[in-house]
Amino acid sequence: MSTRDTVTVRVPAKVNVQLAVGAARPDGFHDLANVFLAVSLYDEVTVTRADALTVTCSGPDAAQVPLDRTNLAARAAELLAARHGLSPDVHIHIAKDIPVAGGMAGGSADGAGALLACDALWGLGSSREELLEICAELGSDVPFSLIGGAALGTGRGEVLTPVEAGTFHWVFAVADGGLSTPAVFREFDRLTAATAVPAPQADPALLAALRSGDPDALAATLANDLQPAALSLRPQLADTLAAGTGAGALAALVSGSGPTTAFLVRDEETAAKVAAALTASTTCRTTRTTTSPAPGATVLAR
Ligand SMILES: C[C@](O)(CO)[C@H](O)COP(=O)(O)OP(=O)(O)OC[C@H]1O[C@@H](n2ccc(N)nc2=O)[C@H](O)[C@@H]1O
Ligand SMILES: Nc1ncnc2c1ncn2[C@@H]1O[C@H](COP(=O)(O)OP(=O)(O)OP(=O)(O)O)[C@@H](O)[C@H]1O
Repeated sequence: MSTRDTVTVRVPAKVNVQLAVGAARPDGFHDLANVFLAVSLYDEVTVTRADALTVTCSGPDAAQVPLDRTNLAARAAELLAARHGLSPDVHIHIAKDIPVAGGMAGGSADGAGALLACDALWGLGSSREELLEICAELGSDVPFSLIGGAALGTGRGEVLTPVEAGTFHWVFAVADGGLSTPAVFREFDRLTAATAVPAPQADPALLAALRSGDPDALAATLANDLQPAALSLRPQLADTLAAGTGAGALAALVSGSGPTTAFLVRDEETAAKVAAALTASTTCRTTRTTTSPAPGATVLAR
């Protein structure tokens, strides 16, 4: 067993540079061709030995984070402990920087982070495959939060194939209030009810653009099938998208299920300009500038 009493793991947010969505499956999920990119915006999850499983959270969005057993970090600790016949008695603290219910996989990041942190705290040495299996049980986005970088997700997004990616610069506009992921998928179903939804396919031109690190090529291929659904539920997001492209972003899209919007920019200077214009437009709550790809869940040496 490990002799450490506390372990901190840093976990990145994500943006989906391609999100191709198929028809609803009998189990209610949708098959995806989901090209994930981890960005340099992180939560930190600290686990400490304790007498009971408890969760606390700090950061500007902390009040919106559940502190009971529905928190994905608590569920991760419980699943890992149950597999090994251990009690999940840890205090989990989440230092939250990823917007809550923003389409950037914040809860998923905390699930993956708590899993890796508990594995280290309890000295289990689980293989990556074992951890990925638990991640998939926790949610469709959780496996990617563990591996980070860039990857194609198929199935409901949990079957991952890492892909190569050069460096890109992004600005994110964080909206007031969140959007529920199931509600956005339901709206997708409503909007596509009269059409034959094709099987989702990864776009080879987008994968080549990612590899090349050419922002113009990536800008021309960004695509999110959930964007019409997110815009239908939150029409004001169109104003945010227009404010960012008007200020010099190469392309703009809704991040995953939204309502965070993502702006691909050429370089750091343009990022600062676009972020300032978005703030001045008053069409968002706050902005964040990031780069990609970012590493996956990482134990911090402390
Ligand atoms: C929109 C994305 O963030 C893109 O990466 C993900 O597809 C959502 O992943 P997530 O938040 O981890 O979602 P889960 O916790 O697995 O599922 C929440 C709900 O979203 C819907 N859902 C999710 C993933 C998927 N492939 N099809 C779906 O229809 C289902 O209604 C599901 O009940
Ligand atoms: N650790 C957590 N942090 C934030 N929300 C959590 C957490 N655990 C559970 N939740 C619940 O999950 C809901 C969605 O939050 P989250 O921040 O993961 O959304 P999201 O970023 O849109 O997710 P995704 O991009 O994976 O669809 C929250 O409203 C909250 O009720």
